[in-house]
Amino acid sequence: MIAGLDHWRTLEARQQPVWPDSDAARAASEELATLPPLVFAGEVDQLRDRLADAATGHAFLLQGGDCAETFAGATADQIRNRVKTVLQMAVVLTYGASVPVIKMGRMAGQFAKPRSSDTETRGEVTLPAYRGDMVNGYDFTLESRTADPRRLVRGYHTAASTLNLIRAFTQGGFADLREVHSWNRGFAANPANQRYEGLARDIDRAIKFMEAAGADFDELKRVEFYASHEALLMDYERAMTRIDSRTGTPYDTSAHFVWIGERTRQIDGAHVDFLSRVRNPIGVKLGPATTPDDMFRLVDKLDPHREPGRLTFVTRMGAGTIRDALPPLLEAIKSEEVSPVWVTDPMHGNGLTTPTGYKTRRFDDVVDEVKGFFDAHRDAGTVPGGIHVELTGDDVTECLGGSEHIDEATLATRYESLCDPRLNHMQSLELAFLVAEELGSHR
Ligand SMILES: O=C[C@H](O)[C@H](O)COP(=O)(O)O
Ligand SMILES: C=C(OP(=O)(O)O)C(=O)O
Ligand SMILES: [Mn+2]
Repeated sequence: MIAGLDHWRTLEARQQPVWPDSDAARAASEELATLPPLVFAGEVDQLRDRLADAATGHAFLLQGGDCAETFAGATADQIRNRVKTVLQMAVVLTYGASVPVIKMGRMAGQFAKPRSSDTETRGEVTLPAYRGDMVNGYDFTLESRTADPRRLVRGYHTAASTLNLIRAFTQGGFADLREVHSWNRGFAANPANQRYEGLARDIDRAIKFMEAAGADFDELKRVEFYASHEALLMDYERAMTRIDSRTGTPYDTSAHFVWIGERTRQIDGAHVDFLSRVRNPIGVKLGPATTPDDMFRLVDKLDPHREPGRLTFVTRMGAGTIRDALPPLLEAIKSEEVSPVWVTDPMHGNGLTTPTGYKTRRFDDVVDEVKGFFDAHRDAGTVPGGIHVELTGDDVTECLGGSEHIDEATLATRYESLCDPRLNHMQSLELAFLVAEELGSHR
């Protein structure tokens, strides 16, 4: 046992499944602890350096993927479409920001969900809530909704095969800049996206200029792509934590970057304690009720040495709230010797449920929160360091609006998410073009 790494066991860990068979849960954790790490500590260090650049405005983070990945959704097509969407967005953002874009998936481990309620009721029947494929099944039967720790091991293997394909796509030629740009040209050529044609043309010209100037496009066929998820299930994250042979320090090798959710960021809770002890760059979600005092306590606990790139704050305030809730945090932090990466999650403060029962979000609210985020940073003189979105590369109908004008009646046609509504491929690209415009005007 490694000193301190198990201290969380004495603290309250919220949002954990109740495993009916504790022996089976222990066996699953023990098995996980024998399996190879999913990421290498050297890659994690590299990401920390990249995030240090995002904190000072010399890079910009794009973090995106499903709310809840599923085992069934870990297919070649779906993984490719998500990677493709992130790559396409990244090219547009790179142009807008004129700095490198750090590409990160909510992928290869985003299998566990915190829930508002422990149970779900349909008609006369009440069952445990769905908590993600690494905990239980979505089917509404007692058998499926009962937490099964063997799912932890299946989650590991699904993460491994997802990451394997991500590495193949991003290292094997699929990420070629000219190819990715040609996909974006297709997007902008759609009459619905006429508004973005000008920016697409500017990028086109920039690439032609690079070509003429002799840029080595072979060098631009490979991109760094990082994996991230919410570190929610203590049984998984603890078992995946290993001592790095180079430095003798612990790394959570389940992903390059892990974050603590809004519901589990209690300063004296298990998640904050455990993640304070691993070397990975760590995110914390901050909702609209966060006070400067909450924020400073998190900084002191998670980043006591004020290490560049160590800490990312992901604000998820809501479009109607961000302009009031974010400025006091930014003003307070300015006076301190600490510069976290500030990232906007414009999704989780903007949920609504339609009369027909669909969880959805309005594209316009998402855009408005992003604008409020940039405005707040501009006013405070702090650095907007990135964007965190729930998205898919597929043509789903889960969020309202966008250039395809998805309305409430359309939601039912392809609503596939098992948890929160995601931007579809077109909405994601549209958001990237809008954020690129903001970045262009911010810098
Ligand atoms: O992804 C986020 C949370 O799990 C989700 O918003 C909670 O949703 P619920 O209120 O349906 O439990
Ligand atoms: C649960 C999530 O977010 P939050 O913790 O901000 O509610 C999420 O990112 O899916
Ligand atoms: Mn979510």
